[in-house]
Amino acid sequence: MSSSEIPVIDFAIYGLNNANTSSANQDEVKCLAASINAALENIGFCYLKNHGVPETLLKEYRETSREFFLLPDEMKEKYKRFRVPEEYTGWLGLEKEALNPKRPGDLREVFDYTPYGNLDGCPEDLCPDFLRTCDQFFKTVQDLAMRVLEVVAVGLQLPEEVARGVLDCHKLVGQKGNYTEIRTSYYPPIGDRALKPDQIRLGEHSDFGSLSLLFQDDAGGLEVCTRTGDYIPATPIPGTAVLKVGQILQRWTADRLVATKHRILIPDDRRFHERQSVVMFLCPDDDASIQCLDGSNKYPPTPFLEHLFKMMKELYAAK
Ligand SMILES: O=C(O)CCC(=O)C(=O)O
Ligand SMILES: [Fe+2]
Repeated sequence: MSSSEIPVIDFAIYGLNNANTSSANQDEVKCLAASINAALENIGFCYLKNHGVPETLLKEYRETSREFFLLPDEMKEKYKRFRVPEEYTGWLGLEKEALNPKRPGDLREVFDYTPYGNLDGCPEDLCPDFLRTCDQFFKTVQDLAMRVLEVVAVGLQLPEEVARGVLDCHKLVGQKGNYTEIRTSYYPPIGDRALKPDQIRLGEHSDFGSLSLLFQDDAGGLEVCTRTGDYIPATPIPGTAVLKVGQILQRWTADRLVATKHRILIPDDRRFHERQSVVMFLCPDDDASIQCLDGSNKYPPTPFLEHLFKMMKELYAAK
């Protein structure tokens, strides 16, 4: 399998440039849903083009984030996130997470944001536009993520009330009681840095929530695990978002959709290049009970927050 097998799907009929999705042709929506879900069943990833998130907003979010990341660590310490689920907004420095706990810490810095987070955790004094940009990006991508979830629900061909139930589990996105966040990541140039054994930019993992929408820059390096266990590149394609299945959607669908592992290695040829990405992790409400939609009970019903706490405990155990 090669990266050309991660399909590029045209989302225009349900994208943000269509103000009224209820007027979309239902046959076209079903066709779109079938192609998205085929990709999500096969490899758990696809690219969406014509998603409608303005390029200017993406650029602004990357640039204001970069300004922050390039400040000295002593200044960023003030905005540190404490790595517990109750602390929603803030910065984590290099090697503070190991998404594959068997490896040393990941070589990236991140800044997490939710609209209701502890706002003192936002570096307004250092980068005045940061908060406004985060907020705008959150709201814009929240709209897109909910549209994507609607289409995925169509593709699952669920009875109407079951599909409605899945969407209704996301009523509190952007408010307390829902963990959905945006995360901006900065992978500094590796240069001549002495690496620890097995250290990479981002360890193998799958995302914890319902689904993720990722916007890469053009640096490359993201790799996705196929069903045969080989990693293939998810090469950046300008103007697209990468849609990924999260662990919750995998549990809900009793493994029909796969939360695929992904990672970022140390680049061989571009050691002096930095890399940036921005992502929304769409999550169900904290108290939503996640039970298999097919009634199979393949995974026992679990409140989302319980699942998240378990994953976070593992993530930070070694740090
Ligand atoms: O930086 C990337 O492209 C991937 C980020 C990612 O997978 C994550 O933060 O979970
Ligand atoms: Fe990820």
